[in-house]
Amino acid sequence: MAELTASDRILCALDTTDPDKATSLATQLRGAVGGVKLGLEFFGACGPQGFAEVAKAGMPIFLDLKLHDIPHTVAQAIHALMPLRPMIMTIHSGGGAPMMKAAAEAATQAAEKIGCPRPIIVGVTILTSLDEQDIAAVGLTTPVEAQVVRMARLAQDSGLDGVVCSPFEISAIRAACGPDFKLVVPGIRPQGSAKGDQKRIMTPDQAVSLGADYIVIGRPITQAADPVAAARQIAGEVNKA
Ligand SMILES: O=C(O)c1cc(=O)[nH]c(=O)n1[C@@H]1O[C@H](COP(=O)(O)O)[C@@H](O)[C@H]1O
Repeated sequence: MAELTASDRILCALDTTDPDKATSLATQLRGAVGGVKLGLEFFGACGPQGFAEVAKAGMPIFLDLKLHDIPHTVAQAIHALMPLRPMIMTIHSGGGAPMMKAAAEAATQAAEKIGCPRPIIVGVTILTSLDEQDIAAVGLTTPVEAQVVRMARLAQDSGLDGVVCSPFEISAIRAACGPDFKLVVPGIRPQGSAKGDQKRIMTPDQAVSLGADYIVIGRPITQAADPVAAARQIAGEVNKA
C-alpha cells in the first residue's frame, strides 16, 4: 500500500448538528485532509440520511459511534450500519473480548454480503479527555499507559484492526502490537490552539512522528476562520517533522 501523505493522515471531526455545514466542510476539505469523522453529535441529529448526504462529497468517512453493548447488540448494529460503507468504525474496547470478536465477525460478514471492503474497526481505549486523576476516580488503578496497552492487545487478539488512543500511548502500543496495527489518535492540538475539554494532548507533528496512522482533529480546523488553510498548515507541520 502507498505511504500515506501528511494530509491523508488527518481525519477532521465534523462535530455539528447541521447537515449543510458538515457537507460544505467535507466538500471544502477534499484534498486537504484524508477523511472526515461523523460522530454522536452529527449522527444523533442527522442519522444515516445525513451520513449519506455528507458521503456525496466523496470523502472517506470515519463513523464514530463508539458502540458499547452486549455482543449480539453490537454485531446487529454493525450489520445495520455497514450499508453506509464507512472507512473506519469505532467500538469500545471496554466492552471486552466477546463483544470485540462479535463486532469483527459482523463487519467481515456484512462486507462480504454487501460486496465492499471491510471497514477498519478500531477499539476506543481510554478517552483523551481523561487524565490520571479522572481515571483513578472510576476505579482504574493501573497506570494509563499500561491500561491502554492491555486494551490494545485484547483488541488485537479479538480481531480488531487497531485502536483509538492518546498520543502518549502510541510508542508503547506500537511495541506491543506491531507496525500494522492501526493507531487512530485524537487529542491533537496544533501549537497555540485551545485545549477545550482535551487533557492528554500533543501537536500533530509529535503524534505522527511517534507513529500515529491517523490523527483526529476537530475544532482547531472546523472553528478556524479558514478551515482549509488550517488543515493545510497542520499538514505542513507534519511534513516538516
Ligand atoms: O473516538 C474518538 O474519535 C475520540 C476518542 C478520544 O479518546 N478522544 C476524542 O477526542 N475522540 C474524538 O475526537 C474528536 C476530537 O475533536 P477536537 O477535540 O475538536 O479536536 C471528537 O470528535 C471526539 O469525539
